[in-house]
Amino acid sequence: MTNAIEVENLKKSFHQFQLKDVSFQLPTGTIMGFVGENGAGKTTTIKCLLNLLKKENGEIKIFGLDHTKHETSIKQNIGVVFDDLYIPDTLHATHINNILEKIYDRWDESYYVELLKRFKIPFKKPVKQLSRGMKMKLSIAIALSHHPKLLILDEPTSGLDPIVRDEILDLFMEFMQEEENSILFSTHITSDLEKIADYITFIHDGEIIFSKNKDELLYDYGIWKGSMEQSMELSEHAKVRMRKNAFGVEILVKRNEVSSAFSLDKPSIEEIMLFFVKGVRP
Ligand SMILES: Nc1ncnc2c1ncn2[C@@H]1O[C@H](COP(=O)(O)OP(=O)(O)OP(=O)(O)O)[C@@H](O)[C@H]1O
Repeated sequence: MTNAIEVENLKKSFHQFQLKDVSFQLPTGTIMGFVGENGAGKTTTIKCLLNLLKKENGEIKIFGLDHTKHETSIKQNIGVVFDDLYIPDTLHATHINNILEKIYDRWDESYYVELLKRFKIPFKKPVKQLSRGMKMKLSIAIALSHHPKLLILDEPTSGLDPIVRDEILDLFMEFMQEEENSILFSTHITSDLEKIADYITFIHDGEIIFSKNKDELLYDYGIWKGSMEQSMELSEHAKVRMRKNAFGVEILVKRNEVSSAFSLDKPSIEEIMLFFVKGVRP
């Protein structure tokens, strides 16, 4: 299987923050959810991928090519959505078409118009008069209209109501009908990922905690609940993270290290994240 994105030992430092040897691969034809709390390093990683920030160390390949040496050709094949629309707010959708058709070799005006109509985005309203949801949809229409092979989305559904979010997720699923297409999707809304992601990469304080197939991830872990005393019966190898609550303890365990005599709850992606961020090593 080829990879749409390969990141190897990526380093980037700011005054009080570092990306520490970030490594992950996004297989072609799949959707990866990139999750982590505020300030974990998601946007910094994405900006390094796009060479909007200069990396200090490491290797980044997109479509198997070095991301700086082949930046121009790579960018013809990437659609990017940030959580805000970074275009002058006096422009309207038609102006944007006139600009982007000169930039992208494969800009498809009729597809852009189709998406604007589908999303009910007015053609002649300046960007500053659009609601947040409309701006986001416009941003997604822009990202898709040159028929990219890779979408890089930084919080594309944040601040949107569930109906708009659902429409947008549907559009991403449509995009994935092409076998060669891939998506890297950073979000706080992990329920969106439960619906559409194939892989989950979790970053915490600049470090990748795991990058795994979603189904394996949800299968590999279980949540055990009981008293501290009862928890002594679990194998030490099984225990990953522990959280105390008013009734006792909750332990994130490796399912294959726990005897079937114990009953385990199925975790959500959000619960797994919370265990890694807030839990302690038992
Ligand atoms: N240009 C910069 N100069 C200094 N520090 C920065 C800069 N950009 C980001 N940071 C810091 O790097 C850390 C990671 O920020 P980043 O935006 O990558 O996080 P994030 O995971 O995308 O968070 P959020 O979910 O809130 O968008 C934060 O502590 C942030 O303050």
